[in-house]
Parts: sequence; structure tokens; C-alpha cells
Amino acid sequence: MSQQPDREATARHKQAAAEWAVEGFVQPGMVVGLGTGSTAAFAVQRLATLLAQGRLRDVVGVPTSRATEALARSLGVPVSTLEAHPVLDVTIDGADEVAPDLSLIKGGGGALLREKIVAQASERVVIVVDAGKLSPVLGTRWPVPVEVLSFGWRSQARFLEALGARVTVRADAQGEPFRTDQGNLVFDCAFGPIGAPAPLAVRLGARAGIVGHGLFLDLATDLVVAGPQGVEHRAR
Ligand SMILES: O=C[C@H](O)[C@H](O)[C@H](O)COP(=O)(O)O
Repeated sequence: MSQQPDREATARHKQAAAEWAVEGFVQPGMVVGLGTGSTAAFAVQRLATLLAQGRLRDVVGVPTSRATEALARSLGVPVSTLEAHPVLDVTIDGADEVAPDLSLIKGGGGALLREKIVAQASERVVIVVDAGKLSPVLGTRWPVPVEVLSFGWRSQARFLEALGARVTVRADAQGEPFRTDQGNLVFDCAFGPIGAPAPLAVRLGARAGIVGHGLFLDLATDLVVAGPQGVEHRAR
């Protein structure tokens, strides 16, 4: 079987989930966190369409990355900052892996730190995914991205290995170390299935030099997942 139809189906599912979330959760006058990645981009596009059609008004977006800010601006979605809007009504964002309790791994696009800051400032965090992102246990499908300051980065790699991770320094398309919007490195940390993510999140959060990690625990309030059977909404 060719891979192409699967990719096309996955893209359709991402789009269906994102559009369902925008139509279901965004109301006139809201401040909306704009996630990063291919699924979140469908949400920004839908928001732009509804605004252009006058079916939504007075909505302002707070982007979670420079890429999303550029996309929103290019589509005419008004954008602002977390400084101007420290409390957001809702954020719509993608994820790399979703466990049954709606804990997540995020950061495949490198935007994990800003995404978490924006999610923590949001009253509602709606995660939009295709069904292929669902997982019985975090870490089964995806490594945990860890954002690391360049200063002393080898020490952080050793620390992460001591926690049981196989560490890969993420590279960009040119083969150079990938840099986040903050200029930091990303280590993709394959822990394997993570039975107890909360203690791991505490260890990562306590380490100087680690500025963020992709374990999003107790943050998602809603999941919108689309697959061959249609769109499903789950609330936590
Ligand atoms: O840093 C990137 C984000 O966490 C994305 O939301 C995540 O990687 C999912 O991306 P996509 O929707 O492209 O699969």
C-alpha cells in the first residue's frame, strides 16, 4: 500500500479536528492562543476564514511561535501578545502524542516552551489531533523534546541519559543544531513508555539549564480527535 493516501488522510483528519475546534470553542470577543504545527495551522486558517466571512468578530490571537505569528498575520488574523493579554479564553494547539488522561507530549516543531506558557495562561486548552496521535502510554510513540540552554549543554545531555533517555540533539534541515525561537537547543529524549510522567516532569523542571520540556500534564482541558470514524470530542 502506498504511503501517500495515508498522509492525505492524516492531513484531512488534522484539518477536520482543527476546524471542529475553532467552530465549537471560539466565540466573538475571545482572546485565542494560536498553537504551532501543521494541525494548529489548520485552526488559524479556519479562524481567518470565519473572521473574513464576518461569522466571527473581535477575536485576537496570541501566537505560540514566530512561524504561527507570521501565518496569522499573512491571513489577516489580528495578533497580540501575552503581555497585552495575560489571560486567554482558549488555546487551540496540536500535540505529538496523547495519553488517555489527556496528558501530552508536545514540541515536535520546537515550540514547546511558548506553547506551555500560553497553555498555562489559558482558561481552556483544546488539543486537536488526528487519531494516529493517540497512545496508551506517553513515550510509546514519540521522544520527549527538552529545550536546553547552549551553555553547558553536554552536562544536560549526561543528566538526561542518567534519567534513562537516549538523547538526540535535534538538527535543522541544513544539518545544523536546531534553534528554538529563544535560541536554545532541543534534545529529543527517548525514554520509552513513561509509566510515571509526573515525577519525570518534576526532575526535568528542577534542572538548571533545562528551560522547558514537552511533557504537558494536567494542561489540556479538551481533546478533539479526528479519524476514519469522524470527529470526537473528549473533555477532561
Ligand atoms: O512544537 C510543536 C508543537 O508542539 C506541535 O503542536 C506538535 O509538534 C504537533 O505538530 P503537528 O500538528 O504538525 O503534528
